[in-house]
Amino acid sequence: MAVTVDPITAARTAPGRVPIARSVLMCRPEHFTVVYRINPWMDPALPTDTDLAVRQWEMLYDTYVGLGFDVQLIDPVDGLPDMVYAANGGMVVDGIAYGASFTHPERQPEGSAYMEWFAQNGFDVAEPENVNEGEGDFLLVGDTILAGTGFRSDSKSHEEIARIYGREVVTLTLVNPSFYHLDTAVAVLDSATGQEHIAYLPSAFDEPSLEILRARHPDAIIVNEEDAAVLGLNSFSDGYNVVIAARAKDFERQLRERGYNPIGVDLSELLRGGGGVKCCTLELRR
Ligand SMILES: CN(C)C(=N)NCCC[C@H](N)C(=O)O
Repeated sequence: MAVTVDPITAARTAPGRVPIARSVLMCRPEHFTVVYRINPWMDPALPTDTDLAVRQWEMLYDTYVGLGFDVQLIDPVDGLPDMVYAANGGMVVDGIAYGASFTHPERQPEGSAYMEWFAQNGFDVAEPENVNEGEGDFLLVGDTILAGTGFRSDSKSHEEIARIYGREVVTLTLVNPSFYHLDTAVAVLDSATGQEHIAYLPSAFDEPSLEILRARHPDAIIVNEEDAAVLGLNSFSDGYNVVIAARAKDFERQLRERGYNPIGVDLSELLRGGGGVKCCTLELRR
């Protein structure tokens, strides 16, 4: 069932919060299953329900279409069950797609599959020299890229994206293996320059990184452990509508208080691979 929200009407109801329709890349989880364990959420001993994963993913797809997003699709590849987590396939800013180079051998073939798609769809592809997992660890906030390290992306990739995009890159170190990508611990709510607004989970970071977050984002929403534990921060915002895990109730309340329109979706089956809303969503910035 599609969720239909008229973005123009919605914006009128929330002064200051302006939705900007996004262009995103997604990958239908036709081959989703959990057959290896590369993060604490995954347990190959438990059976997965691929049809349920597809149905839940379709709710997310329909939600984006209802919000007026341009949703592009990459063909899923048999044998690459994590390909549904499109956010890890690269980072795309200014029409330049910086390819992913995955940490774990199980996911490495995804890098070239995504780079081929970028090249075939009119993006300039920057082949990566360093290990990185795309938007899983890189988040554009205003003109700055927040970049995660500690579990997956090598900090050398942070220098690489600074050169490629000519933007400030701020390194943040993750310390909790359950929050192994930056997009499990930080949500970008408003990425417009001058309006930057984020939410984050303090315990996911080392102390120097926390100081950076506090100094740069004093007005951030602080998300509690309970909501983070359902990957509530792994959300996608157009500046007004914020698509989040339906179970992240306190985050939902805080978003409403701050003038956003939270939209809950249930991706419980995909959570068993260690991913949520944002993981399934790669933003294409032309
Ligand atoms: C929010 N997260 C974590 C992501 N951006 N991606 C999910 C990747 C899941 C995959 N099984 C893995 O462990 O790589």
